[in-house]
Amino acid sequence: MLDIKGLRKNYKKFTALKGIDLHVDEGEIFGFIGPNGAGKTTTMRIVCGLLNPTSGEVTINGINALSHIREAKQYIGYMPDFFGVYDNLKVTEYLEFYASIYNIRGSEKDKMIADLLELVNLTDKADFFVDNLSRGMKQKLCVARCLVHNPKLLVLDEPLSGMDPRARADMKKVLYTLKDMGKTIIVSSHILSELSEICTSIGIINQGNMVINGTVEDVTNKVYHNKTIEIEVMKHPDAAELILKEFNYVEAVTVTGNRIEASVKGDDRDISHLLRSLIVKDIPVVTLNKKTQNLEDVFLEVTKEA
Ligand SMILES: Nc1ncnc2c1ncn2[C@@H]1O[C@H](COP(=O)(O)OP(=O)(O)OP(=O)(O)O)[C@@H](O)[C@H]1O
Repeated sequence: MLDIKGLRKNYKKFTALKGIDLHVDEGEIFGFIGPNGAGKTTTMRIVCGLLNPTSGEVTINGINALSHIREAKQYIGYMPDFFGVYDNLKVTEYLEFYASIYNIRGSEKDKMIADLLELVNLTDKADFFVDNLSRGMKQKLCVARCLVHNPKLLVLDEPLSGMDPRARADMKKVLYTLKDMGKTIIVSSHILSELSEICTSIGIINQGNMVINGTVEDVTNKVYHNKTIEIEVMKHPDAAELILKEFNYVEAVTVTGNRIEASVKGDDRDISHLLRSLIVKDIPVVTLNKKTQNLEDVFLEVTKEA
């Protein structure tokens, strides 16, 4: 659905993007993550045809989005990272305004607005003034507005920012529904944990470089080549340590009371082999856990200053 190759952007002498490559398949929720100033908004604005790159290629649904901006734009719904001021405009009027831009009128427009408000759970706010909505509601309304022309690709800049946990959960539900409807979604954040559970893949950008991308599992594995396992035994932790150290893919073992932590450079089959070896040698194993690497740690690792 989206292909970006060698994307560069200079703002005068400052290089904000240093050659970004990115591929997002149809139906994905791609989490675009990076610290403040990393280049997320710049990339998103270029993808949406709102900013010209210095060089590089952007292809959307097979269309060269830089030379055919108007054509590409029909496939894109863009939510910026700010919400304007809408004096004396009601929720329905706000969506009617965007519908009129796309020449959607009459009963088709009325049905579309009713459907969109239902989708983002704002039906009961249809007659509210936009400026009186909460921040979370405004952000959901903004997502509804992006959907007016039924785009295939949604580019959402920080849609979860500043929301309380309830509003965030609501927004995540909306994103899941959109995925189920077959939309491809690119969603940015500087808070990895906000996105990790809803994204099918993620990319981490830092100082204008795409540092790493892939599925959450791929990214974790790329950063942490070793897996950490935690084993609890009823007794004989020292014997267990000696057994584990016999394996050349066990790189470090630490024992604290009856708990053993081992760093393993192997796959799940190797871990299962370790467990079997302990049991065969009569070590009373109570539990064995593969420690899940915290994605926040991955983020800090790949964005730390060189
Ligand atoms: N119009 C501009 N002129 C000069 N520099 C700019 C301009 N827009 C952005 N920049 C710089 O480009 C870099 C990337 O900015 P960008 O807004 O793309 O980052 P971001 O990852 O979206 O950050 P944030 O999470 O804070 O929104 C920053 O250093 C920013 O100061």
